[in-house]
Amino acid sequence: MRAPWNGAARVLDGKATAAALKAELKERVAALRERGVTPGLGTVLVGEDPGSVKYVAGKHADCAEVGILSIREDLPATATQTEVEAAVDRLNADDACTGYIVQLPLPAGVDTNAILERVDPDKDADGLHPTNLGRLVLRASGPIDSPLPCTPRGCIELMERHGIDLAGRNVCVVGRGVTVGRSIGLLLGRKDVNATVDICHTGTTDLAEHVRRADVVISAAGSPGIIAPEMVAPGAVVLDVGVSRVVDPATGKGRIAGDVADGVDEVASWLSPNPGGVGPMTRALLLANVVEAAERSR
Ligand SMILES: Nc1nc2c(c(=O)[nH]1)N[C@@H](CN(C=O)c1ccc(C(=O)N[C@@H](CCC(=O)O)C(=O)O)cc1)CN2
Repeated sequence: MRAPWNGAARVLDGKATAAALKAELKERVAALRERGVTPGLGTVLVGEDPGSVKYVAGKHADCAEVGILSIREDLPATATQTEVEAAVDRLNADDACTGYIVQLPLPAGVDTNAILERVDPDKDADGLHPTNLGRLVLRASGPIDSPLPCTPRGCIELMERHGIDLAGRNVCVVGRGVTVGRSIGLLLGRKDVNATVDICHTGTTDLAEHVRRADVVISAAGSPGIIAPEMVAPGAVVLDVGVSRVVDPATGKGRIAGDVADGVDEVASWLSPNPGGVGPMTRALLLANVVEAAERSR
């Protein structure tokens, strides 16, 4: 069951969609501030990984745009487990911080799961705390009064705001990372979305066969070019979430590469650009988590 298709894919414009969502959130923040509630987003950034530094900077730029306070905990790459835990404890205790994220990936040697579980679930702006993910496991329908994983929610919001109905659709997710692949099925399988989800990963024997069956492909593998045109069913919707840093042989310079290979735009009915697709939605839905938590608290 696919939308009528006549060649070139339409663009799932994440920049414009995120801008519209941020404009809505700016009004909601102003209303909160009028009632004496000032949302504050904290970030824990460990090390100087260029992508992480850029993403955290973007998150704080977004906060300034909508009126959310920024609180930063920046630690050196040499930070010990104890030092990272102490940063988490400071944000847990800081009343000005109404929600925060620990920027991933953390350096090797830091126990990521222990850090994520140390976050106060009521301040979990990423929606990745086991308590909040567990609430999604328990509830397949009805209102959700806890934060949702930003990128999965951003993928769904991006498609729905472009008029794509996911009910009854076969969705193939590529990648099993904590920020997308391991949690997106909890949202897609909810009764208010009603998609059927196939999670593929490095252990999948015939990835092309899984992708070819899908009406919607969401690739968050972090594997440049893993989604080739011949794998995609004509008229399918494709979201390119993967971000890999590669060195361009022609220039010797580093650049971001997505999971979707050239040519998929000639097969798909919709395609999210990368950059300019799911990334800005991830940031916008992070802000939504912070605002919604503040609205629940008032
Ligand atoms: N704690 C978390 N860490 C990470 C997450 C997450 O959801 N929570 N997701 C990814 C990276 N990510 C969020 O931090 C992220 C990826 C991309 C973008 C983005 O805005 N991309 C822009 C381009 C940015 C640029 O290169 O200038 C785009 O696609 O247009 C934001 C956030 C891993 N870590």
